[in-house]
Amino acid sequence: MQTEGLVAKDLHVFYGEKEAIKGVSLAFAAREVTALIGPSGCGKSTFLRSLNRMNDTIDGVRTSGEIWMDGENVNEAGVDVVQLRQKIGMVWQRPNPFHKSIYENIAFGPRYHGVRNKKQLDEIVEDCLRKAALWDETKDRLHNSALALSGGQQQRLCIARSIAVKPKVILMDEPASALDPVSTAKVEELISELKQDFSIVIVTHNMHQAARVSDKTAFFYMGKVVEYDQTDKIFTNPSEKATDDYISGRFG
Ligand SMILES: Nc1ncnc2c1ncn2[C@@H]1O[C@H](COP(=O)(O)OP(=O)(O)OP(=O)(O)O)[C@@H](O)[C@H]1O
Repeated sequence: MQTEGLVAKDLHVFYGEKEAIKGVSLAFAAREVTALIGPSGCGKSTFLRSLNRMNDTIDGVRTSGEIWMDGENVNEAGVDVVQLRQKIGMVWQRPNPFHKSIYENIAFGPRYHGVRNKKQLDEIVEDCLRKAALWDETKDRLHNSALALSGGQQQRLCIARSIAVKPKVILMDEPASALDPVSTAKVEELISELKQDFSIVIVTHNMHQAARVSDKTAFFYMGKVVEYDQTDKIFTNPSEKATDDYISGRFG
């Protein structure tokens, strides 16, 4: 299996005695969207959070196996998790903008990583807001609070914030599940645009969404990947009965 890009090899994750991820190996290519689907509690979010070590913040979590990001095993001691999360960004289910202005939400990351020049920061803010299809709606109120934006706008701002530090991969945990249908469509459109520059891994319960936005799909069940394939194949002609049952709504 490759070690370029983002790759998980035989990953196991335990919460205390409970094994939530039972030996998952998956690789995520650049400029591709991978959907992680499966019934509630099968380990999708646990797996996603492992990829940039967000599980480190949960008490009692133990991980074994390897996760490679551009040739570095991110599970090794001594890995700088701030640098890691710069390479592998995250967008959560509920929009969580900082309690700061729209401008500062985007500028915070680049400034933290050393960009001090105001003109450069201005350019980054504009570029990221344009990429997140939010520039026209916000250009006249960049210094207003991000919390005054609608939920859908806040989520696009969080996506803009995640790309401001130039990640290679963006992890998204049900990024549209708290949004109305119009905002959901905008986020889906955005995902299709962003995949030209990034690798995207998205957890979703919405089968239509997985089918619309992703190139590859992994079906998780009870901590394992039961089937991984081209999204078209998974949704039209899955190899495994469990996958077929799940996508046809027979369980989950
Ligand atoms: N912080 C935690 N402490 C203990 N157990 C946990 C924790 N988080 C998740 N689990 C358990 O790990 C298993 C996988 O949970 P996880 O949230 O990863 O599944 P999921 O597929 O993302 O579920 P959902 O679709 O409902 O979000 C479940 O049995 C869950 O109860």
